Amino acid sequence: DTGSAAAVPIDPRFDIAYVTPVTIGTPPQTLQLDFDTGSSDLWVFSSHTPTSQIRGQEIYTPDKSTTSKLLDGHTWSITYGDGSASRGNVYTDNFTVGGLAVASQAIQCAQQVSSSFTTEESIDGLLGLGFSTLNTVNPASQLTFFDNAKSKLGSPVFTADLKNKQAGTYDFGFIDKAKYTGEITYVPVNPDPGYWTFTSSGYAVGSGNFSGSPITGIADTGTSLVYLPTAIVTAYYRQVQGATNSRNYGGYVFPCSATLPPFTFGVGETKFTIPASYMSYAPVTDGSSTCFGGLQSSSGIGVNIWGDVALKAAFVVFNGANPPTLGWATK
Ligand SMILES: CC[C@H](C)[C@H](NC(=O)[C@H](C)NC(=O)[C@@H](CCSC)NC[C@@H](N)Cc1ccccc1)C(=O)O
Repeated sequence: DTGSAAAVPIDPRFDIAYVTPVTIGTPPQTLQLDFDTGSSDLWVFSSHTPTSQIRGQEIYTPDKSTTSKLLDGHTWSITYGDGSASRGNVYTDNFTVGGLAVASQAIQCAQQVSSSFTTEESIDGLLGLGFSTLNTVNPASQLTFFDNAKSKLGSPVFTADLKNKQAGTYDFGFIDKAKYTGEITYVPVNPDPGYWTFTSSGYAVGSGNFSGSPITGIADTGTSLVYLPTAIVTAYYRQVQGATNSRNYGGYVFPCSATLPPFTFGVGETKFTIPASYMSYAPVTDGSSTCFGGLQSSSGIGVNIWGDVALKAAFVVFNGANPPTLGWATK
């Protein structure tokens, strides 16, 4: 089997996050989920979520599904790097993504979500595509959709073709040659503790020389920006007129009219260039002429993160074989 579904930016102006339609239950209930390779819980806004915490999101109602089953006594609770969090109970039900079906997928129903999820009305939940070891369900952790689907897939892979300010695609079970150019460069993945962790071969700022120092980090479709070591980030913003590291906004900002250099990162022998236009993320507040950078320091996180700003510049193969690898191609 295979599956293919759109990854749609939740805001037409800035690529904050992407959502993908999924169906849950019988008859099918359609929700838009944020596919997130940086976590491994599949959780949804639901009939168990307090209405005071719902603002326009679609919800999953297990009682309306003839195939839903309560996973008795199981609970979950997750926290994310940006401080957001959610928790709740667990059902299993039929689940499909782009025509690919899993019969009894663990669906984590939110009984509590933090405010940033409530205010993000375009995201009805998250679909974790990290390794199942990261799943937070207690007393028995649950498998991700990808792990449940793997045995049905021609090839144990999924690919991310995220795009700048337009819809891209997540494919499951096959690699679409029409989506990339040249060869795919595969690099090793360390699946411990559960992220798609790989090592980049270095970076360059604009037309500057390539610095071949290895950078270990995670490929995270659920994070908007790129977070790298401070030395790299300061080298980048030294090339941006008027850039400052703002305590007020929590990162590097600059005049939206500034000329930005592109940013190049290496994977093996291949080099990927993030265009300058991707390096300006969004105005700090609506209508402001001060913009927040797409590249920020990872010093506060402790992990380097290759988020959407970088992933949009490539076609990425998440190879779930044993051992797992990450494939990167230009497009
Ligand atoms: C503070 C929490 C730390 C980061 C850690 N949690 C994690 O690593 C979780 C699984 N992953 C995440 O917090 C990050 C990766 C952080 S690298 C340590 N990825 C998922 C995140 N972007 C999902 C998201 C999407 C939209 C809105 C908000 C959040 C933990 O539980 O210990």
